[in-house]
Amino acid sequence: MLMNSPFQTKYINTLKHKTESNKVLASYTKKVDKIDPFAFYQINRPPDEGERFFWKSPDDDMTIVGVGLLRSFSNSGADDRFSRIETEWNDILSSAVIDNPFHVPGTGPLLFGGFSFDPYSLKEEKWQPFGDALFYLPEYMLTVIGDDYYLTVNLFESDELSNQTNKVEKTFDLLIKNEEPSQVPAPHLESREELYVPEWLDSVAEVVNVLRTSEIVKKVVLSREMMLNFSEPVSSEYVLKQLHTQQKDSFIFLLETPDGSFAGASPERLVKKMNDQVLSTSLAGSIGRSEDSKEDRELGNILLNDEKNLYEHHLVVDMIKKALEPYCRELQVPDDPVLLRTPYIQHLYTPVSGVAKSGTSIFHIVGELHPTPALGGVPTGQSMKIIRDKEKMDRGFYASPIGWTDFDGNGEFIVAIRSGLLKGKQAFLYAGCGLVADSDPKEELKETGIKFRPMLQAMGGKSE
Ligand SMILES: C=C(O[C@H]1C=CC=C(C(=O)O)[C@@H]1O)C(=O)O
Ligand SMILES: [Mg+2]
Repeated sequence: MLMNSPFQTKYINTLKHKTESNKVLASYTKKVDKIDPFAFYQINRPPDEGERFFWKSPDDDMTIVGVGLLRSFSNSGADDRFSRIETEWNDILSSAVIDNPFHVPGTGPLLFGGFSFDPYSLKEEKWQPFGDALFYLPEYMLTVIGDDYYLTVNLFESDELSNQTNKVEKTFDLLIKNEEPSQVPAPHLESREELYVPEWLDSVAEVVNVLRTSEIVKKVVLSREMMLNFSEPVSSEYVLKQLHTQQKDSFIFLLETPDGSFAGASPERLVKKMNDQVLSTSLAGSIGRSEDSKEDRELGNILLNDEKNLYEHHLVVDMIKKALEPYCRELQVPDDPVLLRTPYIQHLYTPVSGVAKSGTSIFHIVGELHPTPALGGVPTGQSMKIIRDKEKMDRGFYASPIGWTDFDGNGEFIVAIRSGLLKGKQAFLYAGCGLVADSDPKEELKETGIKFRPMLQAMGGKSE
């Protein structure tokens, strides 16, 4: 039934406009009655896989769902990838006609997407659709903030404005049909394999040795990969729904391409910018959880007082502070971290907030912050070289900035950890850990094992 939604015809008809980048953007935003975000995501499913996205911040603060692709922004290359996306976006906005009386962050024309972790790393075929930057300007977008629902329709202006207005009104009518989300069957997991574990343990030992002897390198985050095989292609809708139900305290994200989807449930914000208010967070240092609440609290206390984890964490706070200083006034950094708990793991957490100096965009901040030592290391340059040398894999979008920015320059980016690439009958999950001189390879293996669990559970895998 859903396969024949009227949107499908429209989607096919509008595909031909996708590459017409020199046209004027027209964007209309309207407040609507309640729409289930999943139903919106599902009903507007393109014929095969398409270019949808889904974003939800913790505690249902904000949900943004984009369907249909008006234009994608992509590039491959190195350090200017942040500013290249920003320039292209600003070009489109400079001539855009925007009808949005609300000016609520996350409504109106908005770009959703992300960057690869490391443009200089070796490239694997499976990440090819994502490149080093991939952003979508959707045709249709639902934004949910509390009890308020906003629909945005974006299109490139045609010569006949009256036709266009009709088209927009009809589209709103089509989109606001409120349907219940349909059930998607669970995928059947045939096998799973943690890749190159003995080699990874050797690499960890080697890196720890460097950290013990080097005067310069203080921290390196090494990650590893798990491969899952299913008996049929995995539905990104299924995984999304599971993550949404199971990981309430995390950011849920999904970026779909015609050749694979990247999804996850990350507890780690890179930066949020609302007007000139900037919030970044340091999340690093980890310990497991216990079903027994007393034991769980004890574990939390151990973490709050553990020197190895405090050092691992402190290096991240320090870097974020230094990176934000040139761009922000009134930086506030608490002296000590607090705990942030998700279902399987607890972390040390320190918020870093400030007021952006004028002319500072969210892309500047993302470019300055990425990679923080929660994903890369200290110092950045050397640790990235060690990661390239020791991991010998393409992280793709894992551990990279993913998020949104709207036409007013507000936005939020997280680091895409607790994540995986869904590709046909396979999925590739990633998990990393911050190594410092005091790290024990076996403990780090265990920690990464816990970090696979949110994705594993969402994909029907047993997570011991
Ligand atoms: C790199 C990951 O986690 C980072 C974020 C929080 C805690 C971390 C840690 O304690 O090692 C990592 O720095 C991951 O989940 O893949
Ligand atoms: Mg750690």
